[in-house]
Amino acid sequence: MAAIDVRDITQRYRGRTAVAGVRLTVAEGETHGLLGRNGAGKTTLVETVAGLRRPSSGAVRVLGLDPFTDRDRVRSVLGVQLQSNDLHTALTVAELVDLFASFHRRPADGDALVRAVGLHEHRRVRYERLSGGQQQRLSVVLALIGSPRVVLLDELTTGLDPDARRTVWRLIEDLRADGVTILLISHHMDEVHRLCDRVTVLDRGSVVATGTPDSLIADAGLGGDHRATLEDAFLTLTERS
Ligand SMILES: Nc1ncnc2c1ncn2[C@@H]1O[C@H](COP(=O)(O)OP(=O)(O)OP(=O)(O)O)[C@@H](O)[C@H]1O
Repeated sequence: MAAIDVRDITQRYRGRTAVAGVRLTVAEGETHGLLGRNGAGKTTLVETVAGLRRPSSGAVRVLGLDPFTDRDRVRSVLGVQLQSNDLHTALTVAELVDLFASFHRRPADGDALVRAVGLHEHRRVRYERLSGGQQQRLSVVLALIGSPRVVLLDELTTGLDPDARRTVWRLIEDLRADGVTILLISHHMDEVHRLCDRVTVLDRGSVVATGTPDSLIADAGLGGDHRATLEDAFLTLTERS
């Protein structure tokens, strides 16, 4: 059984098609990158996988469950980190971690996660007083606090300094080593090449390529150029004529 099975999803916003007939499967334990230009439909797709949007047509399964109709069971296996966090709150880092942990039957070790993203010294700081990058790091902790088997991460390292980026990468590598399935949206091609087993490229709501990072480089006709990067392949696959 695939950990994430997206079957011909179409998503429309008031008549405008944001995602058009997308198929995507992510195997258990796989780290899968989702690439696409701004507005390609990545967040819409991830929100649909998270059960936050009902697809206009098609179906989604997460470990065999429908995330829209089976929310409670999906919540116990799925961790979600979205681009926008609207936690305008006076709660501290430690209080938020404890609060989110209380939503789960088998929470992870919150202290260890806070330490892993380098927020330990900020445990007593209110969320609203954290910098943007620190808030972002906390959102990763909150996505992982339920010990999820499947994790959706939307631009998790955007806004992080280079050191914090590497810290979060190590966390992702640890999750991967533990067999957690990860769907990772990113505009950072170095990050995707390093972390992902396979990649799907979306363009204007449709899948234009799926494969390993190296196979995408080869399929873009750049295999003969040993300096060609995933970014070169991405630009070739999504170029506008
Ligand atoms: N709530 C909404 N109502 C109407 N249109 C929307 C809504 N959310 C997104 N869209 C449109 O759907 C399309 C896909 O948007 P989406 O946010 O999924 O793209 P994205 O690939 O995540 O982009 P980015 O890289 O900028 O985050 C865009 O044309 C966007 O304008």
